[in-house]
Amino acid sequence: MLKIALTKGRVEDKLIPLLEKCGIDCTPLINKKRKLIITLADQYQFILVKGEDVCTYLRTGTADLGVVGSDILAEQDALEQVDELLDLGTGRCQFIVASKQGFDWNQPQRKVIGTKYPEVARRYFTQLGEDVEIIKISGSVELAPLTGLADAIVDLTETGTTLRVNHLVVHDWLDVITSRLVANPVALKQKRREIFQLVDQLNQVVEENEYENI
Ligand SMILES: Nc1ncnc2c1ncn2[C@@H]1O[C@H](COP(=O)(O)OP(=O)(O)OP(=O)(O)O)[C@@H](O)[C@H]1O
Ligand SMILES: O=P(O)(O)OC[C@H]1O[C@H](OP(=O)(O)OP(=O)(O)O)[C@H](O)[C@@H]1O
Repeated sequence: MLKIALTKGRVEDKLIPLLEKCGIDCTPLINKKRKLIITLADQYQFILVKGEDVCTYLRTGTADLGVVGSDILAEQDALEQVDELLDLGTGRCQFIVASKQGFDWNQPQRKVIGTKYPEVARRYFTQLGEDVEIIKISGSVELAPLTGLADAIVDLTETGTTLRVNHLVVHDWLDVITSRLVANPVALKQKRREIFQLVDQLNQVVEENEYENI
């Protein structure tokens, strides 16, 4: 049995059609209600976790595989500890730096940045040689410049709706984010055959999806 730490929510929702295309019946996952451990095809045990916890499950050997956004991998600098096996191409969005329209980015004062991703923000401003104050926020990040909590934000955008309706403008576009299949390196050695059977199936579906999107 392969144990897979799956990010619940958006990442999970986008994985289901891929698994179905691999011929894996996802009905128990779709109808799970509040159940947090779901077995599919007598072969895969999905452990439903928050994205921030996926690498903890892998690092401790509690799970063999994980499905997580590359935003979380970037924030946790996690590729030192887990092996990335496949870019699933799903859950596509992008890191942005945004502020209120008219914000003066050349102002001399130390800027305050609100974000769910303090490490990503720190790396970005360090690269620019700019010393900023970073305030960690758990959600509704767009509120920070609107309420005066921060001058600008580092966050994700997908459709652009949240930025638009809150009258924020993009100052810079950073990495594109997609969901990734990652592995615990020990499991990769011990369960190589089972893991690569799933990787090969998913890879074929991902390639078909890419071909359809051309
Ligand atoms: N528009 C988007 N906004 C945020 N994350 C997105 C978006 N599109 C795809 N994603 C991916 O989905 C993941 C977040 O999923 P989701 O929003 O369901 O969980 P969450 O942010 O932890 O939300 P909550 O805290 O409300 O449960 C991100 O890590 C990212 O990889
Ligand atoms: O460009 P859009 O399609 O509007 O998507 C972007 C929004 O979605 C995410 O928030 P989420 O819905 O996860 O809520 P949160 O504020 O609780 O993190 C993200 O932090 C943005 O606020």
